[in-house]
Amino acid sequence: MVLAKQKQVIDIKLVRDKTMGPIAQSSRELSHSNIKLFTAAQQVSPANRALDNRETLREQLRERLPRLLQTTLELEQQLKLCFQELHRALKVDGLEYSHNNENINLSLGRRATHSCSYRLVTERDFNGEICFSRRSRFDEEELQLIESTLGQLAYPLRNALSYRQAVQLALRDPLTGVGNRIAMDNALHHELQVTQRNEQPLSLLLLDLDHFKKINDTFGHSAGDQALKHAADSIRHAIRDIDQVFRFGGEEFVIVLRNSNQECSTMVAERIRARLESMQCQFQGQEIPVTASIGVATYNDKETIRDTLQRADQALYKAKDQGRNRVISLD
Ligand SMILES: Nc1nc2c(ncn2[C@@H]2O[C@H](COP(=O)(O)OP(=O)(O)OP(=O)(O)O)[C@@H](O)[C@H]2O)c(=O)[nH]1
Repeated sequence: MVLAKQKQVIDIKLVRDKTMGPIAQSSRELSHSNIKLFTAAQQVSPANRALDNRETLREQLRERLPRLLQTTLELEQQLKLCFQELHRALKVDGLEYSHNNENINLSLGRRATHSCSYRLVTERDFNGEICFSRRSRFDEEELQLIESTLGQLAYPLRNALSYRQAVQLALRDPLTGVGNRIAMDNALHHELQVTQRNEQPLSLLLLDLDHFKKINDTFGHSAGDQALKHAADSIRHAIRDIDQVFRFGGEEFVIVLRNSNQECSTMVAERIRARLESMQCQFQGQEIPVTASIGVATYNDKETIRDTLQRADQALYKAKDQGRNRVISLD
Protein backbone atom coordinates (compact mmCIF):
# COMPACT_ATOMS: atom_id res chain seq x y z
CA MET A 1 0.00 0.00 0.00
CA VAL A 2 2.79 2.45 0.88
CA LEU A 3 4.39 1.53 -2.41
CA ALA A 4 1.20 2.37 -4.29
CA LYS A 5 1.17 5.82 -2.70
CA GLN A 6 4.67 6.56 -3.95
CA LYS A 7 3.80 5.56 -7.42
CA GLN A 8 1.66 7.39 -9.88
CA VAL A 9 -1.26 5.22 -10.89
CA ILE A 10 -2.36 5.75 -14.45
CA ASP A 11 -5.78 4.47 -15.28
CA ILE A 12 -5.13 3.66 -18.89
CA LYS A 13 -4.94 0.39 -20.66
CA LEU A 14 -2.05 0.22 -23.08
CA VAL A 15 -2.27 -2.52 -25.63
CA ARG A 16 1.08 -3.32 -27.13
CA ASP A 17 1.37 -4.34 -30.73
CA LYS A 18 1.53 -8.15 -30.97
CA THR A 19 5.10 -8.18 -32.28
CA MET A 20 6.39 -6.43 -29.15
CA GLY A 21 5.59 -9.17 -26.66
CA PRO A 22 3.71 -8.63 -23.40
CA ILE A 23 4.16 -5.58 -21.19
CA ALA A 24 6.86 -6.40 -18.61
CA GLN A 25 5.56 -7.44 -15.18
CA SER A 26 7.83 -4.91 -13.48
CA SER A 27 6.09 -1.97 -15.10
CA ARG A 28 2.46 -2.89 -14.57
CA GLU A 29 -0.05 -4.24 -12.23
CA LEU A 30 -3.09 -6.14 -13.45
CA SER A 31 -6.53 -5.36 -12.17
CA HIS A 32 -9.87 -6.95 -13.18
CA SER A 33 -10.65 -4.87 -16.19
CA ASN A 34 -7.65 -2.76 -16.99
CA ILE A 35 -3.92 -2.54 -16.64
CA LYS A 36 -2.70 -0.01 -14.12
CA LEU A 37 0.62 1.16 -15.31
CA PHE A 38 3.20 2.55 -12.88
CA THR A 39 5.80 5.14 -13.76
CA ALA A 40 9.29 3.82 -13.23
CA ALA A 41 10.65 7.04 -11.74
CA GLN A 42 11.76 5.39 -8.51
CA GLN A 43 13.96 2.87 -10.27
CA VAL A 44 16.73 5.36 -11.02
CA SER A 45 19.00 6.23 -8.11
CA PRO A 46 20.06 9.90 -7.69
CA ALA A 47 23.74 8.92 -7.87
CA ASN A 48 23.32 7.25 -11.25
CA ARG A 49 21.30 10.16 -12.52
CA ALA A 50 24.06 12.64 -11.84
CA LEU A 51 26.62 10.46 -13.60
CA ASP A 52 24.70 9.29 -16.55
CA ASN A 53 23.66 11.85 -19.13
CA ARG A 54 21.24 9.41 -20.67
CA GLU A 55 19.51 8.96 -17.35
CA THR A 56 19.40 12.71 -16.84
CA LEU A 57 17.62 13.13 -20.14
CA ARG A 58 15.17 10.41 -19.24
CA GLU A 59 14.55 11.97 -15.86
CA GLN A 60 13.98 15.32 -17.56
CA LEU A 61 11.46 13.68 -19.84
CA ARG A 62 9.50 12.38 -16.85
CA GLU A 63 9.60 15.74 -15.12
CA ARG A 64 9.15 18.14 -18.02
CA LEU A 65 6.52 16.48 -20.15
CA PRO A 66 3.57 16.69 -17.72
CA ARG A 67 4.25 20.41 -17.25
CA LEU A 68 4.57 21.00 -20.99
CA LEU A 69 1.38 19.08 -21.70
CA GLN A 70 -0.52 21.39 -19.36
CA THR A 71 0.25 24.34 -21.64
CA THR A 72 -1.98 23.28 -24.52
CA LEU A 73 -5.32 21.70 -25.35
CA GLU A 74 -4.40 21.20 -29.00
CA LEU A 75 -3.94 17.54 -29.83
CA GLU A 76 -1.32 18.18 -32.53
CA GLN A 77 0.68 20.34 -30.15
CA GLN A 78 0.56 17.74 -27.37
CA LEU A 79 1.82 15.01 -29.68
CA LYS A 80 4.54 17.32 -30.95
CA LEU A 81 5.71 17.97 -27.38
CA CYS A 82 5.63 14.27 -26.61
CA PHE A 83 7.64 13.50 -29.74
CA GLN A 84 10.20 16.24 -29.05
CA GLU A 85 10.77 15.02 -25.51
CA LEU A 86 11.02 11.37 -26.56
CA HIS A 87 13.40 12.35 -29.31
CA ARG A 88 15.64 14.11 -26.78
CA ALA A 89 15.58 11.25 -24.29
CA LEU A 90 15.43 8.16 -26.52
CA LYS A 91 16.31 9.39 -30.02
CA VAL A 92 12.89 8.36 -31.26
CA ASP A 93 12.77 9.17 -35.01
CA GLY A 94 9.08 9.08 -35.78
CA LEU A 95 5.67 9.28 -34.13
CA GLU A 96 2.41 8.36 -35.82
CA TYR A 97 -0.98 8.84 -34.26
CA SER A 98 -4.31 7.82 -35.70
CA HIS A 99 -7.91 7.85 -34.57
CA ASN A 100 -10.19 6.49 -37.28
CA ASN A 101 -13.48 7.59 -35.74
CA GLU A 102 -12.19 11.13 -35.41
CA ASN A 103 -10.56 11.03 -38.82
CA ILE A 104 -7.14 11.92 -37.39
CA ASN A 105 -3.88 10.78 -38.95
CA LEU A 106 -0.77 12.56 -37.75
CA SER A 107 2.82 11.86 -38.55
CA LEU A 108 5.82 13.54 -36.91
CA GLY A 109 9.50 13.06 -37.74
CA ARG A 110 10.42 10.20 -40.00
CA ARG A 111 9.24 6.61 -39.78
CA ALA A 112 12.15 4.21 -39.11
CA THR A 113 12.61 0.43 -39.20
CA HIS A 114 11.95 -0.46 -35.56
CA SER A 115 8.64 0.47 -34.05
CA CYS A 116 6.42 -0.01 -31.03
CA SER A 117 2.66 0.59 -31.24
CA TYR A 118 -0.06 1.00 -28.64
CA ARG A 119 -3.81 1.28 -28.56
CA LEU A 120 -4.78 3.88 -25.97
CA VAL A 121 -7.86 2.72 -24.14
CA THR A 122 -9.40 3.96 -20.92
CA GLU A 123 -12.36 2.36 -19.17
CA ARG A 124 -14.72 4.71 -20.98
CA ASP A 125 -13.16 5.60 -24.31
CA PHE A 126 -10.81 4.71 -27.09
CA ASN A 127 -8.20 7.41 -27.51
CA GLY A 128 -6.49 6.33 -30.69
CA GLU A 129 -3.39 4.41 -31.67
CA ILE A 130 0.16 5.60 -31.40
CA CYS A 131 3.35 4.25 -32.92
CA PHE A 132 6.95 5.27 -32.22
CA SER A 133 9.78 4.28 -34.51
CA ARG A 134 13.55 4.39 -34.42
CA ARG A 135 16.56 3.18 -36.42
CA SER A 136 17.67 0.90 -33.55
CA ARG A 137 15.60 -1.55 -31.53
CA PHE A 138 13.89 -0.43 -28.35
CA ASP A 139 15.03 -2.38 -25.30
CA GLU A 140 12.64 -3.32 -22.50
CA GLU A 141 13.69 -0.42 -20.28
CA GLU A 142 13.04 2.02 -23.12
CA LEU A 143 9.65 0.49 -23.79
CA GLN A 144 8.82 0.99 -20.13
CA LEU A 145 9.83 4.62 -20.37
CA ILE A 146 7.67 5.08 -23.46
CA GLU A 147 4.78 3.44 -21.63
CA SER A 148 5.11 5.67 -18.60
CA THR A 149 5.25 8.63 -20.99
CA LEU A 150 2.02 7.42 -22.56
CA GLY A 151 0.58 7.29 -19.08
CA GLN A 152 1.47 10.96 -18.69
CA LEU A 153 -0.04 11.74 -22.05
CA ALA A 154 -3.28 9.83 -21.44
CA TYR A 155 -5.40 12.46 -19.67
CA PRO A 156 -4.15 15.54 -21.54
CA LEU A 157 -4.76 13.63 -24.78
CA ARG A 158 -8.28 12.67 -23.75
CA ASN A 159 -9.02 16.30 -22.84
CA ALA A 160 -7.57 17.43 -26.16
CA LEU A 161 -9.82 14.97 -28.01
CA SER A 162 -12.89 16.27 -26.12
CA TYR A 163 -11.86 19.84 -26.89
CA ARG A 164 -11.38 18.96 -30.56
CA GLN A 165 -14.81 17.31 -30.67
CA ALA A 166 -16.41 20.40 -29.11
CA VAL A 167 -14.71 22.72 -31.61
CA GLN A 168 -15.70 20.49 -34.52
CA LEU A 169 -19.27 20.39 -33.30
CA ALA A 170 -19.38 24.18 -33.28
CA LEU A 171 -18.11 24.27 -36.85
CA ARG A 172 -20.35 21.59 -38.33
CA ASP A 173 -23.84 21.78 -39.74
CA PRO A 174 -25.77 19.29 -37.58
CA LEU A 175 -28.13 18.15 -40.36
CA THR A 176 -25.67 17.35 -43.14
CA GLY A 177 -22.42 16.95 -41.19
CA VAL A 178 -20.52 19.31 -43.51
CA GLY A 179 -18.85 22.51 -42.30
CA ASN A 180 -21.05 25.47 -41.41
CA ARG A 181 -20.61 29.10 -42.35
CA ILE A 182 -18.09 29.85 -39.59
CA ALA A 183 -16.01 26.91 -40.76
CA MET A 184 -16.29 28.20 -44.31
CA ASP A 185 -15.02 31.65 -43.34
CA ASN A 186 -12.03 30.05 -41.57
CA ALA A 187 -11.35 27.77 -44.54
CA LEU A 188 -11.56 30.58 -47.09
CA HIS A 189 -9.07 32.61 -45.08
CA HIS A 190 -6.70 29.65 -44.86
CA GLU A 191 -7.11 28.57 -48.50
CA LEU A 192 -6.42 32.09 -49.71
CA GLN A 193 -3.12 32.09 -47.84
CA VAL A 194 -2.19 28.70 -49.35
CA THR A 195 -3.12 29.94 -52.82
CA GLN A 196 -1.10 33.13 -52.51
CA ARG A 197 1.92 31.35 -51.03
CA ASN A 198 1.98 28.56 -53.62
CA GLU A 199 0.71 30.65 -56.53
CA GLN A 200 -1.91 28.03 -57.29
CA PRO A 201 -5.46 28.63 -58.53
CA LEU A 202 -8.40 28.50 -56.12
CA SER A 203 -11.99 28.06 -57.27
CA LEU A 204 -15.35 28.32 -55.55
CA LEU A 205 -18.58 26.56 -56.51
CA LEU A 206 -21.89 27.85 -55.22
CA LEU A 207 -24.51 25.12 -55.46
CA ASP A 208 -28.22 25.57 -54.91
CA LEU A 209 -30.75 22.74 -55.01
CA ASP A 210 -33.47 23.32 -57.59
CA HIS A 211 -37.10 23.91 -56.64
CA PHE A 212 -36.38 22.92 -53.08
CA LYS A 213 -39.48 24.63 -51.78
CA LYS A 214 -41.49 22.28 -54.01
CA ILE A 215 -39.71 19.25 -52.48
CA ASN A 216 -40.72 20.45 -49.00
CA ASP A 217 -44.25 21.23 -50.13
CA THR A 218 -44.76 17.94 -51.99
CA PHE A 219 -42.97 15.40 -49.79
CA GLY A 220 -42.78 17.19 -46.43
CA HIS A 221 -40.02 18.89 -44.47
CA SER A 222 -38.38 15.63 -43.37
CA ALA A 223 -38.05 14.58 -46.99
CA GLY A 224 -36.46 17.99 -47.66
CA ASP A 225 -33.98 17.30 -44.86
CA GLN A 226 -33.22 13.92 -46.39
CA ALA A 227 -32.60 15.59 -49.77
CA LEU A 228 -30.14 17.98 -48.12
CA LYS A 229 -28.23 15.08 -46.53
CA HIS A 230 -28.25 13.23 -49.82
CA ALA A 231 -26.89 16.30 -51.61
CA ALA A 232 -24.10 16.81 -49.05
CA ASP A 233 -23.06 13.13 -49.33
CA SER A 234 -23.10 13.24 -53.12
CA ILE A 235 -20.95 16.36 -53.17
CA ARG A 236 -18.47 14.86 -50.68
CA HIS A 237 -18.11 11.77 -52.86
CA ALA A 238 -17.55 13.79 -56.02
CA ILE A 239 -14.63 15.90 -54.74
CA ARG A 240 -11.04 15.19 -53.69
CA ASP A 241 -9.91 14.92 -50.06
CA ILE A 242 -8.24 18.33 -50.20
CA ASP A 243 -11.44 20.02 -51.40
CA GLN A 244 -14.02 21.14 -48.87
CA VAL A 245 -17.78 21.52 -48.76
CA PHE A 246 -19.81 23.82 -46.51
CA ARG A 247 -23.48 24.47 -46.02
CA PHE A 248 -23.82 28.14 -46.84
CA GLY A 249 -27.40 28.33 -45.65
CA GLY A 250 -30.81 26.79 -46.51
CA GLU A 251 -30.33 24.64 -49.60
CA GLU A 252 -27.06 26.28 -50.68
CA PHE A 253 -23.58 24.76 -50.48
CA VAL A 254 -20.14 26.24 -51.12
CA ILE A 255 -17.42 23.97 -52.43
CA VAL A 256 -13.82 25.13 -52.16
CA LEU A 257 -11.51 23.60 -54.75
CA ARG A 258 -7.84 23.94 -53.97
CA ASN A 259 -5.36 24.13 -56.86
CA SER A 260 -8.18 24.14 -59.40
CA ASN A 261 -8.44 26.52 -62.34
CA GLN A 262 -11.62 27.60 -64.10
CA GLU A 263 -11.60 24.70 -66.57
CA CYS A 264 -10.90 22.04 -63.97
CA SER A 265 -13.44 23.40 -61.48
CA THR A 266 -16.13 23.58 -64.16
CA MET A 267 -15.51 19.88 -64.81
CA VAL A 268 -15.83 19.12 -61.10
CA ALA A 269 -19.05 21.15 -60.93
CA GLU A 270 -20.43 19.23 -63.90
CA ARG A 271 -19.50 15.95 -62.20
CA ILE A 272 -21.35 16.98 -59.04
CA ARG A 273 -24.37 18.12 -61.03
CA ALA A 274 -24.51 14.85 -63.01
CA ARG A 275 -24.10 12.77 -59.87
CA LEU A 276 -26.96 14.55 -58.13
CA GLU A 277 -29.18 14.12 -61.14
CA SER A 278 -28.46 10.42 -61.51
CA MET A 279 -28.30 9.29 -57.86
CA GLN A 280 -31.65 8.40 -56.42
CA CYS A 281 -32.73 10.08 -53.23
CA GLN A 282 -35.17 7.85 -51.40
CA PHE A 283 -37.44 8.89 -48.55
CA GLN A 284 -39.96 6.46 -47.05
CA GLY A 285 -40.18 4.48 -50.27
CA GLN A 286 -40.60 7.55 -52.44
CA GLU A 287 -38.05 8.86 -54.88
CA ILE A 288 -37.36 12.56 -54.47
CA PRO A 289 -36.08 14.33 -57.59
CA VAL A 290 -32.95 16.26 -56.63
CA THR A 291 -31.07 18.44 -59.09
CA ALA A 292 -28.83 21.45 -58.56
CA SER A 293 -27.63 24.57 -60.29
CA ILE A 294 -23.99 25.53 -59.79
CA GLY A 295 -22.08 28.77 -60.26
CA VAL A 296 -18.30 28.62 -60.70
CA ALA A 297 -15.68 31.35 -60.15
CA THR A 298 -11.90 31.23 -59.88
CA TYR A 299 -10.07 33.65 -57.59
CA ASN A 300 -7.82 36.29 -59.17
CA ASP A 301 -5.45 38.60 -57.32
CA LYS A 302 -7.36 41.74 -58.33
CA GLU A 303 -10.27 40.81 -56.06
CA THR A 304 -11.04 39.63 -52.55
CA ILE A 305 -12.29 36.12 -51.87
CA ARG A 306 -15.70 37.69 -51.10
CA ASP A 307 -15.70 39.09 -54.67
CA THR A 308 -15.01 35.56 -55.98
CA LEU A 309 -17.95 34.25 -53.99
CA GLN A 310 -20.04 37.10 -55.37
CA ARG A 311 -19.11 36.08 -58.94
CA ALA A 312 -19.99 32.46 -58.19
CA ASP A 313 -23.36 33.76 -56.97
CA GLN A 314 -23.88 35.71 -60.22
CA ALA A 315 -23.02 32.55 -62.17
CA LEU A 316 -25.50 30.59 -60.08
CA TYR A 317 -28.16 33.19 -60.77
CA LYS A 318 -27.56 32.73 -64.52
CA ALA A 319 -27.77 28.95 -64.17
CA LYS A 320 -31.15 29.32 -62.48
CA ASP A 321 -32.26 31.83 -65.08
CA GLN A 322 -31.29 29.54 -67.96
CA GLY A 323 -33.47 26.70 -66.71
CA ARG A 324 -31.67 25.14 -63.67
CA ASN A 325 -29.86 21.78 -63.38
CA ARG A 326 -26.78 23.28 -65.06
CA VAL A 327 -23.31 24.69 -64.44
CA ILE A 328 -22.32 28.25 -65.37
CA SER A 329 -18.80 29.53 -65.02
CA LEU A 330 -17.97 33.27 -64.82
CA ASP A 331 -14.53 34.80 -65.57
N1 LIG B 1 -36.38 20.73 -45.30
C1 LIG B 1 -35.64 21.81 -45.17
N2 LIG B 1 -35.93 22.90 -45.90
C2 LIG B 1 -35.17 23.99 -45.79
C3 LIG B 1 -34.07 24.04 -44.92
N3 LIG B 1 -33.49 25.26 -45.05
C4 LIG B 1 -34.20 25.95 -45.95
N4 LIG B 1 -35.23 25.20 -46.42
C5 LIG B 1 -36.26 25.56 -47.40
O1 LIG B 1 -35.69 25.70 -48.69
C6 LIG B 1 -36.63 26.43 -49.49
C7 LIG B 1 -35.88 27.34 -50.44
O2 LIG B 1 -36.82 27.84 -51.34
P1 LIG B 1 -36.48 28.93 -52.42
O3 LIG B 1 -35.46 29.89 -51.88
O4 LIG B 1 -37.77 29.51 -52.89
O5 LIG B 1 -35.74 28.19 -53.58
P2 LIG B 1 -36.17 26.95 -54.46
O6 LIG B 1 -37.54 26.48 -54.18
O7 LIG B 1 -35.09 25.92 -54.30
O8 LIG B 1 -36.13 27.53 -55.91
P3 LIG B 1 -34.87 27.76 -56.83
O9 LIG B 1 -33.68 27.95 -55.93
O10 LIG B 1 -35.18 29.00 -57.56
O11 LIG B 1 -34.74 26.57 -57.71
C8 LIG B 1 -37.53 27.17 -48.53
O12 LIG B 1 -38.82 26.62 -48.62
C9 LIG B 1 -36.94 26.88 -47.15
O13 LIG B 1 -37.94 26.74 -46.16
C10 LIG B 1 -33.80 22.86 -44.14
O14 LIG B 1 -32.86 22.81 -43.34
N5 LIG B 1 -34.61 21.79 -44.31
